[in-house]
Amino acid sequence: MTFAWLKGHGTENDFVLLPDHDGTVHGDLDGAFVAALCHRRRGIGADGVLRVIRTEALRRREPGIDSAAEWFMDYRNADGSISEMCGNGTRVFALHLAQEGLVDATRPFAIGTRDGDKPMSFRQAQGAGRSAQGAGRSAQGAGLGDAISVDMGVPQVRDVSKVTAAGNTWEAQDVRTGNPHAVAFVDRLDEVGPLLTEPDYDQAVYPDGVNIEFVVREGERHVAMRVHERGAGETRSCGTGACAVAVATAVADGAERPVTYRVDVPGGTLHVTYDADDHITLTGPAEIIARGTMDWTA
Ligand SMILES: N[C@@H](CCC[C@H](N)C(=O)O)C(=O)O
Repeated sequence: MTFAWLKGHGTENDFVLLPDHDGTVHGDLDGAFVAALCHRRRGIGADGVLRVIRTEALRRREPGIDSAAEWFMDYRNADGSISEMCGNGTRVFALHLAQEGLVDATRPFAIGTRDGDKPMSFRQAQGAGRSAQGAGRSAQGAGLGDAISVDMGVPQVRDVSKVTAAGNTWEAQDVRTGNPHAVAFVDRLDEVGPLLTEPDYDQAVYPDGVNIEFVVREGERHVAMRVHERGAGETRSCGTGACAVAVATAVADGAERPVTYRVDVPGGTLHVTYDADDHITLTGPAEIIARGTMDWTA
């Protein structure tokens, strides 16, 4: 099989994009194939795969798909598992659609996901929100990737459970931002160790696994985090995770809304606004860095 691919990232949360507009190239998108593509030494290497497919084409394979959007982000983790949602993935996906002329970036549009349709918008870079990699991007896409926002919908704030890493145990706030998160406030980000293995968590609370964020406060409305992602291990960024962190911090602060938090991740900076109407908006840069074709023999 020969197929086209692209590589992109949002604050270094990196993805292989697989254009498969009518769903005829990758069929059911086999998990072992996804894991092989994402392998850092034997494959292209990525935290996940974004299949670019028309919603009506995916619905022929998955009749339960509920979306009014033209384009659907069929997201897979690096281990081949499906997740409902990927915040950074939506921003990379939107940039790809705009760069390829598949959407009109000057008009509102939404991307279909397994967590519902996500409205996207392209913004002017906002000083503090712009990471170092933003500077070189205007040559490629007239600054289109400098600051891409996604309305992530309404988070659910649940109970507190415990997570354990490097021999330490912390309380962790359960926040659902389309997918499950456990947010633990720590004194220093290095006290959680290298996160080579998944931290322990309460499997009764998270029967389908969990993304775990460790957070420190950096200043007023400013935090920094590390994340161990379900299905991918420690990554350089996580958009749904940054949103969960901002929500948990706003709850801990008793913050009046709307409130915006700057969330530093190892791969850059994201901004998350928690609005008075309960919606959260994630903003940050995205970039498409490579493309090619691959001959694949199973
Ligand atoms: N990196 C993503 C989240 C990807 C899915 C996650 N690993 C899960 O299994 O829920 C993001 O930017 O949100």
